[in-house]
Amino acid sequence: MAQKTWVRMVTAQTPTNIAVIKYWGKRDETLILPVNDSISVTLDPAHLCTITTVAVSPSFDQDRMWLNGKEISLSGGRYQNCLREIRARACEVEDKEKGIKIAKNDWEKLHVHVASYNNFPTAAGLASSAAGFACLVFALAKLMKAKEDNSELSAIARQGSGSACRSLFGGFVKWIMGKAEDGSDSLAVQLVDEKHWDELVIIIAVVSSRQKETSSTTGMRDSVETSLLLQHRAKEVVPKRIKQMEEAIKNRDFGSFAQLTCADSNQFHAVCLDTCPPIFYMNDTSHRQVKFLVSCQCASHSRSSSKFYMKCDDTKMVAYTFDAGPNAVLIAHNRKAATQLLQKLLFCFPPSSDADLNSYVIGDKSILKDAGIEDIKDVEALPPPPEIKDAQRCKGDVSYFICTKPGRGPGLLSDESLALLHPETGLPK
Ligand SMILES: Nc1ncnc2c1ncn2[C@@H]1O[C@H](COP(=O)(O)OP(=O)(O)OP(=O)(O)O)[C@@H](O)[C@H]1O
Ligand SMILES: C[C@@](O)(CCOP(=O)(O)OP(=O)(O)O)CC(=O)O
Repeated sequence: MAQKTWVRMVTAQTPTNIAVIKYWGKRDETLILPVNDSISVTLDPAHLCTITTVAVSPSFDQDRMWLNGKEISLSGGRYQNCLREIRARACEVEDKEKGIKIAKNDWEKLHVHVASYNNFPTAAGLASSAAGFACLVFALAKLMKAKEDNSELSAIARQGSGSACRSLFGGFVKWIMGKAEDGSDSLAVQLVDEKHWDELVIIIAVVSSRQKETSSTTGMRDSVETSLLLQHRAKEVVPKRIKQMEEAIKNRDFGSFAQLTCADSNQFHAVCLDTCPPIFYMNDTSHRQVKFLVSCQCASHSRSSSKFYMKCDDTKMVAYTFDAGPNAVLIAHNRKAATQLLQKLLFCFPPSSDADLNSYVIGDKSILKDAGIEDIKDVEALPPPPEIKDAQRCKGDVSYFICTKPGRGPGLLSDESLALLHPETGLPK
């Protein structure tokens, strides 16, 4: 190593993802190997993302990390596994201008500093661990000039948090569960990029941004140990659904996509109820939202022989999915459908009296404009959705809405002003 004074830094931005076919259950707790394949859509990092700066310097005397401005411990197994796996793949780095020369073997002796920021609530069921671990692994790989491609990196991010492996790509992503005992074939692949189905609009109703009671890790461990439904789901249901979902995505078949997405979310929450003790991630507001969506899209109910049929209007269909929390993630098939959906949502779930619209609908605000809504008065003047009989207004049930769309995978931020660590000290700015 040339001198003792330099700091080498890399800053990356990584999206979060929402599963449309859920991962729930591990067959190996340490390596984080799942009991079934899963498929997710990556959310636009312009609206929901993690930014992570990683730095290395001979002046650092230990690995340190700051998350959302607070120092956290890196001693946990998940962080240690990611750091170890990336260090094992580090390559020689030379920057003549800064007088930096790091040989492959030097990486084992050098320490790193990590600062990370989530622009959305952490540990509230919005997959912060997914964006967080994907960003950590991606940024470290770039810092250490690792040659692995994003699929190979996904197998490392997986050891931080299972769902993180799917955040290494944009668009629609499949996590292949794999068969190998060492987990080497349990990795993410991109099904299609974000341009393939770019008319989709995603609206997230953030019902509660408080930290949840049962973490995904604990919840799925309990489900694996006690739920028979989980075993049936992993063996019989998901393999068929994965194939159908891949077809629906490939053909941009929104009807099938929505039906599969809603069914899989419902089954995941049924598994949670089938767990001992039962886990309740959805709350009353979540249930009201499902009822609201079903009423909006199902024009009429009719009985035929002993079966009960619901005739759903394809053009009004909205896919819903709930992760390990009460927040609804709604996917509309195009802008027009999303505009109508937002109008109806704002009628049924208006902000509490003191809220301002600017902080009630965040992300891509242009959908509000399309809906002809400029201020709170416009929300108050919205007509009741014609499909819903005696529609109730549940004021204050939703904290805020995020409007977004399918987005791209991780990227490097070259603008040094966006770095979270100081370029000379390597400490948080
Ligand atoms: N930016 C980040 N960088 C590294 N680790 C992070 C980051 N953000 C969150 N984490 C880790 O993820 C943990 C939160 O994960 P958890 O699964 O409880 O919640 P979540 O990912 O927000 O929700 P869910 O996965 O259920 O949708 C944090 O305690 C922290 O260890
Ligand atoms: C409901 C889910 O969001 C579960 C995510 O679980 P995590 O990936 O957070 O769990 P660990 O692997 O234990 O870190 C479904 C999904 O994202 O597929």
